[in-house]
Amino acid sequence: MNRIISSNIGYPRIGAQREWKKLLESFWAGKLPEEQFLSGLEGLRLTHLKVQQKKGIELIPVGDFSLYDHMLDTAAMFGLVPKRFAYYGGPVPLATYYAMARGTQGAPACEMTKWFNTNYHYIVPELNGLTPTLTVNKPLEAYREAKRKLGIDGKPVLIGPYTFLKLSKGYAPEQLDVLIELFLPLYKQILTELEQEGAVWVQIDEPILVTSLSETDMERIADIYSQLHAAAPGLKLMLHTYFDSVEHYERTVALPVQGIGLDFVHGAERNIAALRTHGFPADKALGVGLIDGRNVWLADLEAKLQLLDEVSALVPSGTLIVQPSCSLLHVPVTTRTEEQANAELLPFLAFADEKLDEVVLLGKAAAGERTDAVRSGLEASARLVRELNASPLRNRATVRAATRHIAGGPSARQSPYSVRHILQQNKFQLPLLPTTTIGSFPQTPEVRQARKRWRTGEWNEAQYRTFVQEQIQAWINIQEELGLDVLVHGEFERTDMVEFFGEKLDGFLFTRNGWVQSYGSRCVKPPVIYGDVEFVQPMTVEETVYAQSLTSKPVKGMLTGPVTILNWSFVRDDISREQVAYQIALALRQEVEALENAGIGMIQIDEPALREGLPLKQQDWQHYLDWSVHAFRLTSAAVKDTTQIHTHMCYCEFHDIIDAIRALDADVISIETSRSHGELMQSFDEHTYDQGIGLGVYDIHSPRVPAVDEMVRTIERALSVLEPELFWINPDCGLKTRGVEETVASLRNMVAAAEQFRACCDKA
Ligand SMILES: Nc1nc2c(c(=O)[nH]1)N[C@@H](CNc1ccc(C(=O)N[C@@H](CCC(=O)N[C@@H](CCC(=O)N[C@@H](CCC(=O)O)C(=O)O)C(=O)O)C(=O)O)cc1)CN2
Ligand code: MET
Ligand SMILES: [Zn+2]
Repeated sequence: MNRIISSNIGYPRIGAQREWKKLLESFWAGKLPEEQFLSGLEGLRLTHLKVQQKKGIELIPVGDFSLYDHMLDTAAMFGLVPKRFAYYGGPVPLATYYAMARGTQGAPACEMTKWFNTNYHYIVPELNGLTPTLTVNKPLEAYREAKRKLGIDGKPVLIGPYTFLKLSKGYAPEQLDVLIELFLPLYKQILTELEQEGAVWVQIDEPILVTSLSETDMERIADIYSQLHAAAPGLKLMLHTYFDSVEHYERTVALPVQGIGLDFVHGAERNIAALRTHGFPADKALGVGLIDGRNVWLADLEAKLQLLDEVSALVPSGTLIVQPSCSLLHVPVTTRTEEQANAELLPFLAFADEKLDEVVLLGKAAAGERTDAVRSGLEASARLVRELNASPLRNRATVRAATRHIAGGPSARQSPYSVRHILQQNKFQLPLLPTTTIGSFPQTPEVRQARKRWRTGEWNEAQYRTFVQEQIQAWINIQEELGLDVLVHGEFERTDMVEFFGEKLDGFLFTRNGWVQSYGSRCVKPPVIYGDVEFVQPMTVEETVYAQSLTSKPVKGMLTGPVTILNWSFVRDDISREQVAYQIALALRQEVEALENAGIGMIQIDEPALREGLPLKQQDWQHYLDWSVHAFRLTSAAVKDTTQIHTHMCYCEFHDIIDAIRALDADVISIETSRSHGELMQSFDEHTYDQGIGLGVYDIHSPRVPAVDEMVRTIERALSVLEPELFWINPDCGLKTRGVEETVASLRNMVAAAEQFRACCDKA
């Protein structure tokens, strides 16, 4: 008989009412003194621990809370502060920590990128020859706090050295071994101090183990862990993996640690197959990630228990730790606040708190407990999941037939890009290096308040519409005055680029309070795709046509692409993601047609999440890229040659998917180049990319106003690689998070930078 323990891997930090976000933003705005800010955060942190304690979770993670981001915390703990932030050792001051995250007028922020295949963004550590030191033992502090204040013997959490180094930048691959030697003593010290303090389990996250690693990588990892184990032999090290199956199962489970955490939801088949083939070492605990930490559906606990029994039979006498598949950072906090909004679907949903209840119930059931509560909990979950899958909303014959029809049909533009390019240039007569923006303009408190008034009934539909039109008008004027070449309406009517479409399409449900952290204090409320997706009526035509009526310059229509809507929603898991993507593509294709019929000549279809959906293992890439490119083309390809299709991607590594980017066959793609300083232009060069490229010449995630010179340098770098005729000039993403003044000032500088270039190109 196995010993069963219930555990959690990480708890959302934002708070059930986004208290965390509000504290951070008031502090940044200077409205909250530091002391109150820190005590507010402490209150929240302890509340979260108490919730887990009360639910009966045995291994409660500590140290997963953050002041911004867990990668940034780790970098700060090691004193890895880039030179530009003027740091001289010791614990990193709060102001420096936030300067790294957000930038200051004098020092641009650190780069930010996607955490594996999630919509969570971390701050990329910059090593650049810095020597790491242990400025503070953060897991130890967290452990002490939980013990002293709540009597919780917590499980300190830290990011493992290999994942940390692999996700950092500012070093050459051949320096990795030297770096490991620099970091190992620090990790050893952290662990030794935890051991002395009396910690039992320590969770070391190494999600890098689910990506495609080489033999050399595995040798390094084996060496790292034998050293860490030797440094603190009394600690139980729980090496955690998540988001997919481990790539080198045998070598991973042989590592000298006391526990291995595997994902039994994402990559479950491969992990189970490996377990079946190779068994599991008798001297280790197995962390069984059974409850989906990436989605919001209630689990079928009978089925989960069956899987656990199967696993149990393969791990005859060890300890099984029942837990979510990954940190619950990626799901909202609780469904309790949804009671009024979603009565019908509520029984089928489980957010973080409800998932922890599932973990505890499953743990009890696995330990053989069969009280009435356990029995009815198991039965009810299985029954509800069956009920949901059978619901008519999930099975609309018309949608299924239309999707089949269109997905099998043609998805190519009428003419190749070379032909379209000439036709479009004749039509639009744009200057060299045309300037534009990515779509959204500042969502000011005024805009958000207006929407709130309308939602709560204080304003009627007409009042809200008038308000949105006034915003559009004001910003068309601003754009004309700035001298931008292609204008946008500004997206004032949208809460979020995905949620907005979700609300207008059939098959989606939206939550009232289902917030998830995206980066820093910024949160998203992913819609829930519960049924077959269907177009109802035009979603963007009215605002776009209105904007176009106010100007003689082209106004670019603005849609979110099918793959991004898919990747940024919580998606039903009873049919394939590919099928859902085609359903969304079919619906959006009708929107594209509606825009074109209404006389809109440029349409941008954003796909910022295409890259993040890329599977973590190379062997799975092609299939994903094939269907996601197909979905994009189903959406975009039916237009006339003279209609210009734009797309936009941000904050990701493009190198891996450059062929897919080309295969999208968009006329213009705008990409981020500011925080990564043009590194990625190289990829475009190597692949002789010859379609339009919008250069994201400044970082919109930072409040600082970039100087003309800075942007000129970014443009120069790109132009040294590819022909000037290919380029457009734009910010690296939408401007919704920015203030009005800084936006206007930045855009003015951007237009000036483009003009400076045009003048010198004309001379040449
Ligand atoms: N889904 C998604 N993922 C994405 C992006 C994106 O745009 N969307 N962009 C990239 C970067 N991520 C981002 C994520 C969030 C935000 C962002 O601005 N989020 C807003 C929330 C947006 C929103 O839904 N706002 C609601 C307002 C919700 C609200 O707080 N309302 C107040 C009232 C209004 C107020 O006082 O502010 C209330 O209910 O009390 C609206 O506009 O209507 C925030 O955290 O502040 C920006 C970028 C990558 N991933
Ligand atoms: N059109 C969108 C915007 O400007 C694109 C954002 S990509 C995260 O906000
Ligand atoms: Zn973007």
